[in-house]
Amino acid sequence: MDLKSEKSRARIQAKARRAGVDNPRAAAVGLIGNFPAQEFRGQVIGGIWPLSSEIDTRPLMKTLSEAGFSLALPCTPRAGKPLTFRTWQTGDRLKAGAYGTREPYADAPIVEPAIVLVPLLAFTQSGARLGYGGGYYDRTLAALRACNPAVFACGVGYAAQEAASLPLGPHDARLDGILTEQYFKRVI
Ligand SMILES: Nc1nc2c(c(=O)[nH]1)N(C=O)[C@@H](CNc1ccc(C(=O)N[C@@H](CCC(=O)O)C(=O)O)cc1)CN2
Ligand SMILES: Nc1ncnc2c1ncn2[C@@H]1O[C@H](COP(=O)(O)OP(=O)(O)OP(=O)(O)O)[C@@H](O)[C@H]1O
Repeated sequence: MDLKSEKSRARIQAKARRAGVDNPRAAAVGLIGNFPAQEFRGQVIGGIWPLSSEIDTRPLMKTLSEAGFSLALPCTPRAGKPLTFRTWQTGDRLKAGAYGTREPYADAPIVEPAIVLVPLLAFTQSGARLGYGGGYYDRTLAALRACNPAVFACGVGYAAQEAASLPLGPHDARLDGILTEQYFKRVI
């Protein structure tokens, strides 16, 4: 099977696993306790405003914002271009973006996060990731890492989104860590 078909098949399996999660509210709170906030203090964190049945990252972002962390959220350009990040604090208004996303208004300054929370459909323990197929995070991490090789890509999802292996192409960006409702792990 070619890579595109293998990825489509893996996406269908991953969506089914994610939709079967029991207690999404408890999981959202679990992210707060597992996030290694002290290690990341002082760095801009690129956050996630969740879509559909993704794990709810809003309680984590509210907690970080109230604790004084600098946060940003992605703005989605047309297909084929990397995301840009604009500053955001809890309570700031958001506008509708592409694919049902919510994003900061254009008057919020653009920043380059050093820590990027990365949404995913599936991940492996070795840092492979499957997204929706837009290639947005692959392009964005490549662009950010070209300027700052120390950028830390932290995949965020339910522990149940782990896959034993995933089909990978040449552009697929690796995760440096994984945050779930059960653990935070650095990829070694
Ligand atoms: N929460 C979140 N924000 C994000 C992303 C993401 O995956 N999750 N993105 C990641 O690139 C970017 C937006 N790009 C996207 C590209 C495609 C689809 C997409 O195909 N969505 C499916 C819905 C899937 C579902 O129901 O879970 C669709 O529209 O069919 C979504 C976002 C930036 N912001
Ligand atoms: N850095 C890049 N430069 C050029 N093309 C890229 C780059 N990254 C990804 N692509 C292309 O984008 C398309 C979608 O990539 P892929 O299927 O890996 O998306 P994904 O990682 O699942 O989605 P996303 O990152 O948006 O969540 C592919 O055709 C891929 O070749």
